[in-house]
Amino acid sequence: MTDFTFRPGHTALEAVGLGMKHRRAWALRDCSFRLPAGRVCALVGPNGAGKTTLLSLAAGLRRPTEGSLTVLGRRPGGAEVRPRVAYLSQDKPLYARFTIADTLRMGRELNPASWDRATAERLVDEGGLSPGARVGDLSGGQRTRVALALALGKRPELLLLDEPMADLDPLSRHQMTTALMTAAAERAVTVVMSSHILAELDGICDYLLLVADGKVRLAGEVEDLLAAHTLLVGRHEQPGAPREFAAHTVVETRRTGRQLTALIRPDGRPVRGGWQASEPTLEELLLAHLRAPDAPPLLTPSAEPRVEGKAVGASVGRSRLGPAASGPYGV
Ligand SMILES: Nc1ncnc2c1ncn2[C@@H]1O[C@H](COP(=O)(O)OP(=O)(O)OP(=O)(O)O)[C@@H](O)[C@H]1O
Repeated sequence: MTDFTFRPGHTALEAVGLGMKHRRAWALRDCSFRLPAGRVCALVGPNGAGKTTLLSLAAGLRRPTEGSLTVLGRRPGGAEVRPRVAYLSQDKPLYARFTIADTLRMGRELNPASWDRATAERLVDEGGLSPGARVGDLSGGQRTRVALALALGKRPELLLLDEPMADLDPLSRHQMTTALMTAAAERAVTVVMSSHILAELDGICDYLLLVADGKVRLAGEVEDLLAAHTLLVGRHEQPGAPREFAAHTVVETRRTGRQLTALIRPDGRPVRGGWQASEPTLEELLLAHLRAPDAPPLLTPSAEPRVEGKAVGASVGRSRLGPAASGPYGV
């Protein structure tokens, strides 16, 4: 994991009671979380969960209907913060009539103080793209590569990526992942990356934000969220959940014949009975929470919003993390 990128005390994103209404329907409601700077954060959730809405609020393209969102401690989209943030939307808007060289020149002219020409040109070059090619003639994946080159060339402090890898081939994904990890490791860039491909996030992201139905369900360090859960497998033939689960928070139970598989948050005591217990993988954790949208939310201490250096307290369910997960979190 990329823990060496963590910058204690700095906050990349902080939402308190954040809500956003599109016409009459709420896309996000009562969202509170904090993303410490220097993290590589996976933004996960089902279709329509509110991921794009959250990213566009962070990019300053929309205004919240209620609550607040700060980006690098400031108002999103403000003059002070705009040069420090790069946003790559799902449709990757670029000028179709520009060549790739024109596009990178525009990146340099818009970001004269920070432009990283070598990184931008290397990303284009790795894709075998000719600088003279017109953007309008590129494939979807090739346009994504140019858009990512533009975003990384800006040398942002915060990179907001909405499904950046969706149309990339496996080699391009690998190259883009390497470029993102290098930026995170060398310059402590905070990355927020939405994706539906859970395997793609494992090993890249050290922080997780799971939203469903416009609400934050899980937020915090991947390691700590995994450690807070236990996957139990055992034989159980009676209807309903086993009695010995009652002392714990049950996220989800599933039955296959006589076998029961459960994801729980243990309350500290070991679970009685002959259950085979293991820590879930990231995919198991996410799938269980996606299947059980009504499970109680969990924020690790570093993900709880703070006001003037103090934890606000859980606007969503207070975490029940064990000693391994309650170490020295950011200020
Ligand atoms: N411009 C809009 N006008 C009206 N409703 C909208 C608009 N944009 C989004 N919504 C609604 O807001 C909710 C959240 O949408 P959003 O695009 O943020 O979800 P998402 O998590 O990014 O979904 P996906 O994974 O499918 O990209 C959805 O119910 C969607 O229908």
